[in-house]
Parts: sequence; C-alpha cells; structure tokens
Amino acid sequence: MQKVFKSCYELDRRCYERYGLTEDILMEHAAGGMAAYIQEHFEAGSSVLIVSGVGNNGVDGIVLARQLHGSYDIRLAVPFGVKSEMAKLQLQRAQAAGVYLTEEMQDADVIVDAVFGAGLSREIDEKTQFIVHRLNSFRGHRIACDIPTGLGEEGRLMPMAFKADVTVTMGAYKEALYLDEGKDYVGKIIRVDLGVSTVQYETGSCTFLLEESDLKLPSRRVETAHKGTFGHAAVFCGEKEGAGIIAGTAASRFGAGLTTLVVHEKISPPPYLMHSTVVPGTASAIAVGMGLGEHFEQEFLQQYLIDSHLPVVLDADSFHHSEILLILKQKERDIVVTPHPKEFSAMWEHLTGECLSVEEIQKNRFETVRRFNACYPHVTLLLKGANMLIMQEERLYINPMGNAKLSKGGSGDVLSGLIVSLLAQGYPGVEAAIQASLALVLSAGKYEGASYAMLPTDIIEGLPLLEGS
Ligand SMILES: NC(=O)C1=CN([C@@H]2O[C@H](COP(=O)(O)OP(=O)(O)OC[C@H]3O[C@@H](n4cnc5c(N)ncnc54)[C@H](O)[C@@H]3O)[C@@H](O)[C@H]2O)[C@@H](O)CC1
Ligand SMILES: Nc1ncnc2c1ncn2[C@@H]1O[C@H](COP(=O)(O)OP(=O)(O)O)[C@@H](O)[C@H]1O
Repeated sequence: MQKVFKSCYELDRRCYERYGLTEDILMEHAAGGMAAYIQEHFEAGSSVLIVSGVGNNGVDGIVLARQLHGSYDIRLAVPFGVKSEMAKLQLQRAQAAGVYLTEEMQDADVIVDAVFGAGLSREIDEKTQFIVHRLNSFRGHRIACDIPTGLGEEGRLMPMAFKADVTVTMGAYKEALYLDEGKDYVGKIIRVDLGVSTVQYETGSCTFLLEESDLKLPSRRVETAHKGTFGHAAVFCGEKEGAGIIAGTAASRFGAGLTTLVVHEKISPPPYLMHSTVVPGTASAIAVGMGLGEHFEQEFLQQYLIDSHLPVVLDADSFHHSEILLILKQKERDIVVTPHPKEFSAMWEHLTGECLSVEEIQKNRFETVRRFNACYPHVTLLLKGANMLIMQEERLYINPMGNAKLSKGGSGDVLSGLIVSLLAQGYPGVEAAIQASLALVLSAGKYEGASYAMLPTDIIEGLPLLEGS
C-alpha cells in the first residue's frame, strides 16, 4: 500500500527546508528517474524526442536531454521558449554539453512529454493542443513527465491530454493520476525518488494506493475448523435471481462456511447453495440489492434486513429504496455500500435531496466519496469505476488494478458476493471491501481469454488461483 497526495508542492518545499536540497537537485533526480527508465528499456543510440514547456516540468525535460545526450540521439524542443532563471540555467548546461534545440517535432523511438506537469491550472491553449495531438499521432513509446500534459490538478481532461504509455511521476503518487477520466492517458505509473527516500520525502496521508501485495486471502489453517467457523452468508435473491445466484456462488467460493439464498419463492439454486424463505438464524452477514426488484414485502425487509444487527452489503436496487437506505443511519452496524456512479447519484438524492449527475460524480470522484464520508463516516463506501475508491472513517483507498474485462453485467454481483463472504467470516466492513475489490480485479486479471469474453463465472473460477500467486 502506498501513500497518495493531492499535491507534492508541500513535500518538495519540505525537502528544501528540512534537508537543504535545492530545486536543481530535485530536478536532477526527476530527470534521472526518466533516464533510468529509458536506459533500461531502449538501446543506446535510440532517438528520443523531448518536448519541454515553460514550467518546472519543462525544466525536468531539459535536464533529461543533458543526461542522455551522447548515449542517445536527443531532439529537444522548447516550443514556448524558456522563462524562469532555472530553465535558462539548465538550458545553458544542456547546450554546453552539446544538446541542440530542434524546431521540428518528428516521431522518435521515445517521446517524452514535459510540456505541463502538476501545475496545469486551466485548459491548454490551441498551440499546446496541436502539439499534444501531434505527439499522440507518433508511434514511439510515450513517456509523460510527472503527469501527462492536459490532465489538470484534479486529474480532469483540460480538454485533451497526452496519451502516455508510461507516466514517470516525481516524488509521490498524486490523486490526479487516479481519476477515472485519466485512466486511458496515464498508462503504467512509475514513481521516482527525488534525492531522499520515499520515507523521508513523504508526510502523513489518509489516502492510499492498493497494490497486489495487499491481498490477504481467507485461510483455513486450523485443522479442527468446521463450516461454522467461517460464517454464514445470507444473500437476498430477488426478481432477477441470476444476480443473487452469482453473488451467492462468489460468497461460497471465497470461503463462507455456509451460504443461503434468501428467496421469495422456491427456485432451483446450484446444489452447493442452500435456500430459505427467511434469513437463517445462524446467518452472520447479509447481502441485498443485486436483482432485488420489488419481490419482498416491506414487512419482510423490515424484520430481516432493516431491524437486523448483522453486517450488511447494500448494492444495486438498494440504492433506489428509501427504507433500505435507512440502514445507513445505524451507527453500530458494519455497513458496506457498493454503488456505481449512477447508483450513487440515486442514493445521494434519496439521502440528501441533492441531484448529482453521473458526469459530476465522475469529474469529482474523490470529492464525492469524501462528501459521503463526511455524512456517514461509519459506513464503508466503495464507489465502482475504472479505479474503485473505498472510504471509511477518513481513510480513502484507491484500487487502480481493474480493467475493461470487468465491464459486463454480473461483475458487481461477484463483488457483492465476495464482500458478504468476508463480512460473514468476521472481517470489518472496510477490510472486506478492500480485500474483495482486490480479489475481483486480480482474479479478472488471471482470465486468459479475449478481453470481451469474460463472464462473472470466470471471475469466480479465478478465485482459487489467487492462492500462491
Ligand atoms: N521544485 C519543484 O517544483 C519541482 C518540480 N518538478 C517538476 O515540475 C512540475 C511542477 O512545476 P510547475 O509548478 O512549474 O508546473 P508546470 O511545469 O506544469 O507549469 C505550470 C506553469 O504553467 C502555467 N499554466 C498552468 N496552466 C496553464 C495553461 N493552461 N496554459 C498556459 N500556462 C499554464 C502556470 O501558471 C505555471 O506557471 C512537476 O510536475 C514536476 O515535473 C520536479 O522537477 C521536482 C522539483
Ligand atoms: N473499465 C473498467 N475498469 C476497471 N473496472 C471496471 C471497469 N468496468 C467495470 N469495472 C468494475 O466491475 C464492477 C462492475 O459492477 P456493476 O456495474 O455494479 O456490475 P453489475 O451490477 O452488472 O454486476 C465494478 O467493481 C467496477 O469497478
């Protein structure tokens, strides 16, 4: 798990004040990080086009040109000239080392975008857009310095951006790299240190980036265990019974000792799942909402769901149901809600009367989860999307490892099943949401078929492969 920051300016300033480092030392390391990447992946002599802008991001590009010149065929372009004293000094140094400026931007083996970095505060002008379009049309390997040009301070497109294969980000991970809008632009994200180790550079943060190594699978190491040791998941199975069956199957596969589908009428569930017309007395967690529809009477929901003390995951149709949403007020209960942006919009309107469009939510995903958290800090919110955001009690976790294979009906039902399974096994809500989100994306990552072909059952079948991987 890595820390994530809204901005690195404070962290840079701390480096100057606390460690006596200077701007050009930091720049030397920023450029050194990009140089190391290029040296590792491209043979000496490869052509490298570096396009530098007027801010410090541009200066990093100029320093990179000096560092690589001699070993690589460097073409440095400064289409807006150099303004700051530091930029002039670094350009002098680069030119003294033999770097020539080029006016023409031609395709190269490596394209480095150092036009704008973290300081982009307004939409890029026509000339910059033209440059970015041109760079995006090249076939070379594209590297963004710190953050692709065109992604603003909040990670929004301003209005278009450099499409990086790799973003070499300076010092620390930034939130702006993880808004869904930018996911197709940032590529693989690599962080480099700026002259002191990460531990020295970073301060505290309540925002975290989840990594594969954070996955902790449920285990069965106690030989005397029995099915009762691993909890009993009760999954409401409503009008669209397939959704409940998928969730129940995922719950069982992820280790719940028992899984019962709570049904209104008799259905024919798979043999490893039980079914019942009430929530069993031994249930230890509930999942509700997937394919729920209008199947259950209010009285039933009141008795078995709303008045229950059991940990609960609310998904899908729950977000359109004002009585079910009353559960969110229950401060003593472990509650996980898993809306996608449209469902979040419906839930938020029910809870606050405020209409937020899906577009507004997507443009402000971090702010949106923080606003929800300010009202319901005890509830674990998992906002679905290309980068899932999970938040409870002021701590926000980003899971960036999903991909478009998951964009298919039923993936969310699997997720609810994984969460209820862990809740049933005694995990606290936030831990259940984190681990389930990791298992979902990592299991999907193991699917080897075509990107369009994955079924929810394939995700479930990938779960056993997570152990030992
Ligand atoms: N000491 C530092 O600040 C360090 C900075 N580093 C690099 O410098 C970057 C940050 O530097 P800056 O703050 O100079 O940011 P940028 O290099 O992104 O440039 C921002 C500058 O452009 C202007 N600007 C913002 N939006 C604009 C727009 N749409 N059109 C025209 N001008 C616009 C701003 O007023 C500001 O002067 C980082 O991303 C990182 O790459 C690293 O070298 C490490 C050290
Ligand atoms: N492009 C994508 N990249 C990463 N994850 C995705 C993508 N599309 C969907 N997902 C994930 O797949 C799941 C889909 O959930 P949801 O839309 O509720 O599906 P359903 O309700 O049909 O089962 C969520 O966890 C979401 O984050």
